[in-house]
Amino acid sequence: MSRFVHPAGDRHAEMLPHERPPLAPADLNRINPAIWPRTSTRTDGTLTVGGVDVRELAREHGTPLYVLDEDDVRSRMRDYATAFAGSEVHYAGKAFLCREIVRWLDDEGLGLDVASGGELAVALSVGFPPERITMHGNNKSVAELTRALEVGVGHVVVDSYEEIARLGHLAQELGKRPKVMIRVTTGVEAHTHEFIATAHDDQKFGLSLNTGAAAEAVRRILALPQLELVGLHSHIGSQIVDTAGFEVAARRLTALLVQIKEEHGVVLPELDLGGGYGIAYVEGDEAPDIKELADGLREIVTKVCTDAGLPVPRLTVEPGRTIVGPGGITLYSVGTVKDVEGLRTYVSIDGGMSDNVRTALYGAEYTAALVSRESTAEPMLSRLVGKHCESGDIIVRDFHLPADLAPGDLVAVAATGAYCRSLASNYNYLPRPAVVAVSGGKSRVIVQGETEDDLLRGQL
Ligand SMILES: Cc1ncc(COP(=O)(O)O)c(C=O)c1O
Ligand SMILES: N[C@@H](CCCC[NH3+])C(=O)O
Repeated sequence: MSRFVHPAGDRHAEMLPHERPPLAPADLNRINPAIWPRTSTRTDGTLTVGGVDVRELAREHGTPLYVLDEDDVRSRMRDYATAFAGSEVHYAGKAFLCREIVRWLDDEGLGLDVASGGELAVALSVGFPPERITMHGNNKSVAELTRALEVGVGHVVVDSYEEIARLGHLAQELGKRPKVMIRVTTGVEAHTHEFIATAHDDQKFGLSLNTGAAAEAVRRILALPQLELVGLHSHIGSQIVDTAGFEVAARRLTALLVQIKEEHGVVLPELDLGGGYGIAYVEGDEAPDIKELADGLREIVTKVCTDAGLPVPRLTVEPGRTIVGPGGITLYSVGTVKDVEGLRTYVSIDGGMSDNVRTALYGAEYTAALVSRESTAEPMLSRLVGKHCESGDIIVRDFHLPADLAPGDLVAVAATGAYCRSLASNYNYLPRPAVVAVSGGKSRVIVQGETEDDLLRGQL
């Protein structure tokens, strides 16, 4: 039987649900501020986010509904800007990107990472300054690179020898000299789910430090005068809570900077240390402290460079999940409640793996609660499932809801701001839900929900 794996290490993996500590009805009403959006409050069992009662949100916008606490997200952007003052913070748009998020980034003075031409188009469509954009991807097309060069993105992070040649060719053709970084595979073992670990050699991203591919990439880029090699990049994976891996990667990347100076006499002025910092999804999860992380990384890079007589490079970090994840919740309406005698109760909601595939994909864990009324009923062991034709269509695998849960009740899943809407699909022709931003007692749609017309568009 496969083991249920949580990206952050599943502390309940070996524990059967009935072996876990007993819960009281009051436990089900608790809103842990480390997991729910910063402005969440709970009165008489009803959840309010950004000053808006979730029942009102469901009435006005329907369910399923992604709700984003604007103050939470903006405050996290500011926390990063403060912690990494003097460095660059580039939000990783893959976590969740839409025009409104780009406006918030611009307001808060952050940069942006894009991983495709589509993400680039979203940013450019609202006039985000291209020089604050970094272009990523392990297989950027000629069209994507051409657009990036034409608009003048700040950096292109190259990921393969082919890409170096392709970019060199295009830069020459277009008469451009892009700033380039090399994505270095540092060999760090990231403690996270296999699918989102990216620093070991046997995966598709980057050029390996161990095999010498990174050093060869340096030689190839330096041989092309139309490319300006400005730095090195590392991203070791995602949802990582143990900060040791980031520090090892920073040390190895900085050592390569020193080696490049020794071999080529070239001092690269920039280091991009990627993102990947974890957030709390369930009780007991611990998220790294951003300020401590920033101080630790700066200290390592400064020490290695100073010891080697190198100027300290400008640092960039690329957080995604930690900026938008905790401020998002998904609201669902309960449709059916099915008790499977002696096992558990299956609570089916009106969305599922099409709006949150993370449980099916990574065995992710979530916190969820009844949020539309007070209940003093006993906790019942539940599994929150979607409406798709897959038995793996699970949102929350094992948790407790009050035993009087009934169709029409609203259930919210916490910490869904990252990698839920951005990974959403139309499986079974379900329309993707709207995203509403809430702040100061008001809600506004920032991404429209899809309609049946949207689903039929493009069908011949
Ligand atoms: C290159 C790069 N930078 C940044 C990120 C952002 O990661 P996270 O959302 O885990 O902070 C990712 C995704 O893991 C990535 O691939
Ligand atoms: N999609 C992953 C994160 C991938 C990060 C992309 N580099 C998740 O939901 O955890």
